[in-house]
Amino acid sequence: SCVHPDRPEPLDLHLGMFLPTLLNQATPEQMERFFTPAWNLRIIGTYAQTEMGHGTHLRGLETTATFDPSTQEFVLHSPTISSIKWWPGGLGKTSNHAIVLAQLHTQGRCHGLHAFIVPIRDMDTHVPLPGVVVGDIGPKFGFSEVDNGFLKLEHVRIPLDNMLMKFAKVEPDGTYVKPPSAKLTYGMVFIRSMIVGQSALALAKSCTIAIRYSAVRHQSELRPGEPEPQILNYQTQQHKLFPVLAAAYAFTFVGQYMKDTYRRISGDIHAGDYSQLPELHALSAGLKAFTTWAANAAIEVCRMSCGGHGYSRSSALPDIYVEFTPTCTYEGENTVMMLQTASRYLVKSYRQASVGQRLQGSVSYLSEAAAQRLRPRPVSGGAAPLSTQDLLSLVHLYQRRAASLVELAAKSIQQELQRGRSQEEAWNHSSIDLVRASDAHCHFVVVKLFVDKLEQVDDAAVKAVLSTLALLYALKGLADNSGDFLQAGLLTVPQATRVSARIKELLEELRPDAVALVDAFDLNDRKLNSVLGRYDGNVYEHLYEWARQSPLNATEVHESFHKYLKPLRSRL
Ligand SMILES: CC/C=C\C/C=C\C/C=C\C/C=C\CCC(=O)SCCNC(=O)CCNC(=O)[C@H](O)C(C)(C)COP(=O)(O)OP(=O)(O)OC[C@H]1O[C@@H](n2cnc3c(N)ncnc32)[C@H](O)[C@@H]1OP(=O)(O)O
Ligand SMILES: Cc1cc2nc3c(=O)[nH]c(=O)nc-3n(C[C@H](O)[C@H](O)[C@H](O)COP(=O)(O)OP(=O)(O)OC[C@H]3O[C@@H](n4cnc5c(N)ncnc54)[C@H](O)[C@@H]3O)c2cc1C
Repeated sequence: SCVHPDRPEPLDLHLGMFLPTLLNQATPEQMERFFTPAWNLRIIGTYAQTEMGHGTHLRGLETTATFDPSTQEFVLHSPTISSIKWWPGGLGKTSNHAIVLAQLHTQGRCHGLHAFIVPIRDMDTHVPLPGVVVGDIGPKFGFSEVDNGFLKLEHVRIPLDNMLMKFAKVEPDGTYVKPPSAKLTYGMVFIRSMIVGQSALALAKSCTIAIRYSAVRHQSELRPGEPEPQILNYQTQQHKLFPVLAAAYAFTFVGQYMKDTYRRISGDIHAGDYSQLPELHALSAGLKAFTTWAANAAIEVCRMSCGGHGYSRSSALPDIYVEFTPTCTYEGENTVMMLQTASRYLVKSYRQASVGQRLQGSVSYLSEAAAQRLRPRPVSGGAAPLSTQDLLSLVHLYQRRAASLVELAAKSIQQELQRGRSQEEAWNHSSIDLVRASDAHCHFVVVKLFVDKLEQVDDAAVKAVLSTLALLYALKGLADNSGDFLQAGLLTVPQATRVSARIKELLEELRPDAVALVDAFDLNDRKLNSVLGRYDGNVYEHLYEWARQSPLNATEVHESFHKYLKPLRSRL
């Protein structure tokens, strides 16, 4: 990032996971011994959890850490080919230490996954240490700046005090001391929370480039005989880009909320109050999946809306996509994260609400829904009147859609059980519904946070344009998921038609402010690194200059002419 901010780099894992994991899981003595040199880059670390055979299924990880009381050491070992650590960023050639997640064995018993600090390269020569086989996993879809690596441990010995022991402990005689909560060793909540903000940034960059370019690009004929219009005047171009713009603002507010929530709850956890950890886990897992899936798709919409030049690396959009898309996989594969939110939080909360429990936090609406189910249904049974102007009523609509889909998933599990399936099979045969429920829950959270944020805006003009964006975000989501709302009896076909009409009006309303709204992200040209997204709009001259700099243009006649073309001609 010294060359260009935001590009992935080999130190990302050191900064983004190695240091935070020490902060969360090291004892004061370990902080002294490891954090200080790591802060000064004497120690450079990575977070080695995933193995060739397992990434999602943590309980299936095979690397072992066996305590040897006779020498007061742990023996770290990769017992199978599938147990080789695979993927950790900066592992291949950069790191000299790794936080290795391994199954802890002591006194003949396995106590599950724990974190161990393992030196892997000599601090001076950087040569791999005895018993350590380490290297790069080879070229990837992107992330070419990062040496994602493999690590094979052959009975490597580390001191007892290299196990991160803030929560769980192993005594010198090998006695295992349980952590106050088994969930504390999972980690990853910090990065998942931060990734929500990364989704917002990726969206802001992409729509800034696409909307600015759409304001300078003139193409085709809108009215015969008139000059070619800005492509931003085409309704289809607005329909592609303005919902992305709205989502960029929505996710910016959600990213701030996620950061604040992480900070608040991790403070409680450090003070010994673990009660909010389930909400933090569910929220960070769900919102990480929801926002990265949405942003991933939206970056491609922005690229394709720029035509051929969008496919050029000069636009920066291919690089934004290639660098962003692994967020749907790493830090918890998105489907699995959505299932976590549904199975470990939403269905559990639904069942608590169904027996009258008053729920708090982001699922409090499930208590309202449970109470609603006990009240007699209105005879009409039809959808409530729909306002395409009133944001609070739209928040309520999203809330009811989420409640309906959580209930549908919970009932599916019940029906599968009644068919005689086992618990595990019943859950697996309901997992499509579970993912839909999580998606709807997260969508409600995003819409609600967007509308809540408007209450904090004092400037009338800013509040008006943000309200238009919030309306567009909510109505576009309603249109895109109209099946859910129709199925839940929350929308009628005439209402869906009105929603589409209102969306068109909002696109027109936003057109005059579109460029100002992306300028407001205040992403300078260096950060955007995009010829199409230049603040001065001077695209064509800089596109030509950018092409002229291409290495292929270093010579007028490329050597390939003499090496291949000319000899080929002579043989024909
Ligand atoms: C500023 C930084 C921003 C970015 C730029 C900088 C740097 C970038 C840095 C990093 C990004 C680059 C690389 C990515 C690094 C990685 O990918 S690290 C590896 C990531 N891997 C995963 O996330 C693994 C995913 N799998 C899992 O988490 C688990 O396998 C599972 C949760 C899916 C299932 O595990 P199980 O043990 O089976 O658990 P369970 O039975 O489902 O649940 C048991 C109870 O535990 C609770 N729980 C589960 N996970 C957590 C958690 N993380 N935190 C808290 N609680 C958790 C769960 O809710 C259950 O609770 P109950 O009360 O219901 O029992
Ligand atoms: C660029 C990049 C950087 C990475 N950096 C690191 C790092 O620094 N440190 C580290 O430890 N790891 C890292 N990883 C690994 C990453 O965390 C894993 O790839 C991720 O956790 C997914 O696990 P997996 O690859 O085993 O996929 P799998 O879990 O095998 O997923 C494959 C498919 O199976 C499905 N699936 C799996 N389990 C279930 C289930 N229970 N229910 C339903 N469907 C399921 C998934 O939805 C997915 O469609 C990185 C990965 C990438 C791409």
